[in-house]
Amino acid sequence: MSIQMINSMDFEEFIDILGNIIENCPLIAATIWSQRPFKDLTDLKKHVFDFIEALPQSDEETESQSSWHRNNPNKGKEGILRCHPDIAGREFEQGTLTPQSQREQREAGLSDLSLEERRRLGHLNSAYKTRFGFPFVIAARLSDKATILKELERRLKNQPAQELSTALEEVLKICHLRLEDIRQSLEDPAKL
Ligand SMILES: NC(=O)N[C@H]1NC(=O)NC1=O
Repeated sequence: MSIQMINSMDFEEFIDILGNIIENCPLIAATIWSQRPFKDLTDLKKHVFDFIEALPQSDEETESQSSWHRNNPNKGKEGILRCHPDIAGREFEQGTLTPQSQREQREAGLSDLSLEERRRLGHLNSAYKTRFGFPFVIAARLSDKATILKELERRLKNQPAQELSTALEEVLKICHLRLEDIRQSLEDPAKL
């Protein structure tokens, strides 16, 4: 059973396998490691969700708390979103994303953008970042390039508080899919 394998992992192995269940936020896996044993994957996910839920909305809110927070500008719910790469951004084109992210964006068909789609996505991505202060995040594997463009256009009109919560829901969907992959690879190592 994968949950028993996960519960018995030492810290290094846990980070090696689960460190990127939230994109570029190994701190979250590092924190929940000490909360083992997990009953099952749903329980593990709950620890991840509770960690994110307990964060303040933005970095700024933590300013008065401690110098540690001041020196770690990616803290806060918005900080989690800022750890995500742009959809179909330069890093994706250069193949320098995390393996999970590269695969998710490829599977959504983002390697096959026309010049016009690339231009539109670039324009909408920067408008979104200017409006909300973090990049547009969507669970790419549950989508395709046409839907991603439509969603980006639609969500750009959201109010900031509503958009923060929509974007975090997408982060949790990505986490769920990544954990499913890990479960499958632990049960069938050939899939690793
Ligand atoms: N910006 C953004 O949505 N990035 C991502 N989405 C996804 O499914 N994987 C990602 O890295």
